[in-house]
Order: sequence, then C-alpha cells, then structure tokens
Amino acid sequence: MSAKLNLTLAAGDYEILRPLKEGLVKADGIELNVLTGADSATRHWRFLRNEEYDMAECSGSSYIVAKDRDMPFHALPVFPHRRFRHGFIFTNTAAGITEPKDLIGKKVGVKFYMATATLWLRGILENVYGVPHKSIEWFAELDEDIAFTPPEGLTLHRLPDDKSVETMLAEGELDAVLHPDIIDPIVKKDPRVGRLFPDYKAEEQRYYAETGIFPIMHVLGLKAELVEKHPWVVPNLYKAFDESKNMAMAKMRNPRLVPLAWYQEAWEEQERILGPDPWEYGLTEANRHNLETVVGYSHQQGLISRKIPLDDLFLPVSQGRKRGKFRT
Ligand SMILES: O=C(O)c1ccc(O)c(O)c1
Repeated sequence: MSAKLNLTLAAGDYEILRPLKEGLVKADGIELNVLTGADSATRHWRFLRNEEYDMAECSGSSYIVAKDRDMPFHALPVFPHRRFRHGFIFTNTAAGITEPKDLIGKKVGVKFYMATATLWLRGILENVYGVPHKSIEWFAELDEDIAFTPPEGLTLHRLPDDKSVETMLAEGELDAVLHPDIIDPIVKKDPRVGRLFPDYKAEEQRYYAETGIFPIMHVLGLKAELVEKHPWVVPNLYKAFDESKNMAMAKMRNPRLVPLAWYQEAWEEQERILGPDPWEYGLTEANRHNLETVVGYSHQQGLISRKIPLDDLFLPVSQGRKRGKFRT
C-alpha cells in the first residue's frame, strides 16, 4: 500500500528543480508528478484561473494580487525564477528614446500589465529613473492572469487578439515594449528594434550593487485546499525544494556539463558579484527586502489595495523542532 500523497507540480524545466523532477530528492510522504510542459504565461493562467495543479511555479505579481483578493492560494518562500530586468526594455530605434525619461508620454506595449517582469520594470523606472507609470500609455497583448480594473489616471488598452506587441514595436506602432522574454526582433537582429540600456549588464550590476536585489519573479504557489487538508506537506515540501536546489548547485559547478566555452568564468563571475547562493529560498533578510520592494511596487501601481505583510503572503516553513540524530 502506498500511503504517499500524490501531488502535481507545474514548473519550468529548471536545473534547480531537476533532482525533484527526477526523483533524486523526495519530499517525505509525497509522490510528486512534475509537469514542465507549459510556458510560464499558460502555467500561471491554468493555476490561477483553473486551479489545474496542486502547486505551481507562479507569477509573483499575480500571486500578490490573488492574496489581496483573498483567492484560495498560498505560497512557499521558494523562488524558482529570478531575473535582472534592465535588458528587457525594448525600443523602436526611430522613436528617439535614449534615456529612461524619454519614455514619458510614449506608447508602450506589454505582454500583459500584471506580468512580474513588467511590474518590476515599472517600479524601477518610476523609483530609480523618475518615470511615473501613469505617464505612459500602455497596450496589453493578453488578458491579465486576474481580471483588473485600471485605477484612475492609468491608460491601459487591451489590443485586439490579432495584434502582437513585438510586430507593433518593429513597425513603429509602439515606441517601446516591456516583456518577460527576449522578443523576436531582438533574436532576429531587426535594426528597427533595440534596447533602452544597450549595456544592460552594467546597469543591472549597478542596480544590484545599490539595492542588493536580484529580482524575484516567481513563487511556489499551493492550492489553499491542499494546505488545509494536509498542513504537514508544507515543511516537507520546503525541505525538498531546498535540497533539490542545493544538489543542483553542487552539480552545476562542474564546467563540463554546459556547452559554453566560458561557463566556468561565468559561474565565477556570478559568485563574485552575487555571492554563493543567489537563488536562496526562505524569508531571509535579503529576500524580505526583495519581496517588500515588489509588494510596494504592486501597491504603488494600484494592483493591490494594501501592502500585504510578507508573513501573510508566505506559509511558515519551519520543521517545528530541530531534528536530532535518529536513535534506535
Ligand atoms: O511572471 C509573470 O507574470 C510572467 C508572465 C508571462 C510570462 O511569459 C512570464 O515568463 C512570466
């Protein structure tokens, strides 16, 4: 008889989750079925709109909105996806945008308004570079993860379904685009499209030196029903996610694994700048600052009604008692 609880987890196909996916790390009492087939936007929608999975790597931004609306979700302080975002502000090269303030009064496209990458970018543009989010006319390509009424003074249009912000940017119908992914015109080296910060790596490193923030994009969402029925899963899952990450970080130090000539140097550079574990889980001091910043941005941008305390956003994950040696 298997007394284990079968649970589905939808997530990206990430190295730090691979030991869990491959069963090298197990959560006590749980059999995990890890689904990595959906792209991020689809996964978030399926989890938040349809509750298709017991747990999912979920948009940090949309999760914060879900909590503000008392929707039936919780989260572990597990952050499978982080990314610096200065390199994701794309511009039409004929639009005359050479510095952040040139975005004021412009038409800017987004995949959708609530997406975590764009939440961070609007916050950074407003608070670091003096570009108020309401000074921009916004155009969204997709429906929001959670339906949202733009607050007073915010202009947000939903584009018709046959329009793509990437094409509109290249053709000059939009002046700029903020996007979670590298957009097609950049991949194809279309000369009509560039970046606001051509040397974005330097900008991102300066941002990190000033703030200590490696922006958290995604959290590990759980259906409330799961936590209510089986509260014991919370510390067991957290421990397993952490073990999986630690195992992956140790494995990935091997420079033979990745087909990049200068992978070792990239790893060393990351360690020098970001320290030994930039992917740290838990409500550590650095993660609290990171998350409080993004909750503040969400509130500033009218996505949520109150600055939700982190202890309301994340489940406590302590094992309760420090475990001693096993004795027979
Ligand atoms: O975090 C998000 O909200 C989000 C949304 C859409 C994406 O394509 C994505 O990669 C992330």
